[in-house]
Amino acid sequence: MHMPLHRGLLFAGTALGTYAIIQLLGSLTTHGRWYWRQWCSRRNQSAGLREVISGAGPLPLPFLGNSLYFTRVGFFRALYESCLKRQVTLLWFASSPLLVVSDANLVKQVLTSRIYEKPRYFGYRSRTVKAALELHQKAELMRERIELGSTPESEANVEDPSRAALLNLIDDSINLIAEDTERFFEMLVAGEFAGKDTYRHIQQFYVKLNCKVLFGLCLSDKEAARIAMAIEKAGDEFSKRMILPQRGLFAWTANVSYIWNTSVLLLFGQRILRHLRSSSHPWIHGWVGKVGRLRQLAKVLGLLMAATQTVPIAASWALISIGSHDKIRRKLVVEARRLLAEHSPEKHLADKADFDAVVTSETIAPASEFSLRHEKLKSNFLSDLFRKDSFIDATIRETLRLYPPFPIIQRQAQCDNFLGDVLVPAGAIVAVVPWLMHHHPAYWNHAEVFDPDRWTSDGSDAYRHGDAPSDYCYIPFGRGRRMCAGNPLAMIELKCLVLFAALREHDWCCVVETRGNRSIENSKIQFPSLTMRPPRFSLRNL
Ligand code: HEM
Repeated sequence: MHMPLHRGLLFAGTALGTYAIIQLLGSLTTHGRWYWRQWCSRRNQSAGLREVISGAGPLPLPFLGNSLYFTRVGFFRALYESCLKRQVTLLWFASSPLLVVSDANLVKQVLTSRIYEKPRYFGYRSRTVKAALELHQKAELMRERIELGSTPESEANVEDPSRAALLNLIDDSINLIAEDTERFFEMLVAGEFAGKDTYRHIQQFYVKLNCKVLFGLCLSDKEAARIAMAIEKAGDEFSKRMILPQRGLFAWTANVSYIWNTSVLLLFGQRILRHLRSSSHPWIHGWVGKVGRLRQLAKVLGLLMAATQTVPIAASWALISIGSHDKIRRKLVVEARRLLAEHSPEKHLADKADFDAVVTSETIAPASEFSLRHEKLKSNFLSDLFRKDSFIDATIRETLRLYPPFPIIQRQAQCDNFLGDVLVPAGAIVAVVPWLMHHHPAYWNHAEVFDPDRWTSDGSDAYRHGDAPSDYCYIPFGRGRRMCAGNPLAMIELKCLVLFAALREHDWCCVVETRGNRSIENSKIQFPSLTMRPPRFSLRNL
């Protein structure tokens, strides 16, 4: 039986219209219920709803929420304009409410209190770890319902053996990281990637390095390029869908590429698991835990993405920042040479009389003179790189402050709770945005200026939170129990890169190829995209 065309169209139109009306009504109900609960639960009864909770930008639309506003204005700009005036701001990603917290004390509450847990879709714990945590967690939750307290981070972190497993890995891998980074930087300054997108090559390098370090898996250049591309494309699309979930309804080609890239990653995850079964890389088994195959896959892929979506971004911004600030670059050179000279097995470099000449010499050829391939030099020197008070460390901290690669830290309320005057109903998603906290003019002196010295000034806490008043103003790795597990690994990878950039100082310059050749030295606020991808840049041989 054939249905006439006009009947078919009518049928499709009615179905689509009904769907749209249902969505709209559902969305209106969600909005209405949310505001009604806020209104009923006002702590400060004299305050109107607008004072208690205000949203970002124009009034959110049913079904679309603030998504169009974010897409038009840009996510970080929209946040910057809305959130700095309030402690908690309500955003609507389509019909899903999201509370953004921009006050340091409330950030602490969210990241350390057990009332706020990572949403389920953001990773899970291996069963053994989870069982141990749950018991403790229930007791804590009961206590916190009565009195809002916070769990000291140090206590919280030690209870998780999967984290310890990852930390142990670094000791074993530091030489490998240093050697590979040195070789890669030599290729960078030799102009091997001239005219190409440098960021892409940096990303490929870290995919290769981290697969070796984390899983003991050696990839060819071609494979690394394929995986790096899939990670970047899937990550980009994920960010876009986070802001505008309806994208899937109209961006057909993006859907196809999203499915394709996710499949590439899933297949690669399977390959990692197969490799792990036959390897005796003990730490990774501790990290993954005794879980089903699907969860193993999620865990190794999560680890790969966590490492390779963040370090290349930070590394690229570090090179761009160092390349654009001559004074900082000179200071780094002095520091790097001093460190090496102190550890050098060559008599004349360690000799005090020659020391200043070595440190300040313009003519010295650092690469040949100071290569870390000197075995004796390597071990002592690298352990010194871990030091937290060095200028190299400060430069990386400052880079991560201005350009934090991880855009949104999410938590879910486990029971009704208040953040300041705002009710957070059980199940609501609360977001902490590192970029926002790092650019908050109330917390930082000249927040937009790239100034590593803010981390080295006197005061025991300067290396932890620079010139900001609290640890919770500086959160590139998050804080609390679910803080980034790879923090020390990321720092050592970045330190090695900055070290070689400083030692090869005479060989390279950085050219940022953005529209109009915008200078990165500009201390005016810049609003990056949600992915924090750096502008197109290249290193040139001098
Ligand atoms: C500059 C580089 C990096 C940055 C800025 C960064 C940042 C972050 C942030 C903000 C989180 C979320 C924390 C939270 O929800 O409270 C996180 C989680 C995580 N990161 Fe990193 N990360 C970096 C590098 C790495 C590396 C190299 C690894 C791999 C070893 C890694 C592994 C992880 C893991 C496994 C988690 C999940 C931890 C958990 O759920 O408990 N990260 N990272």
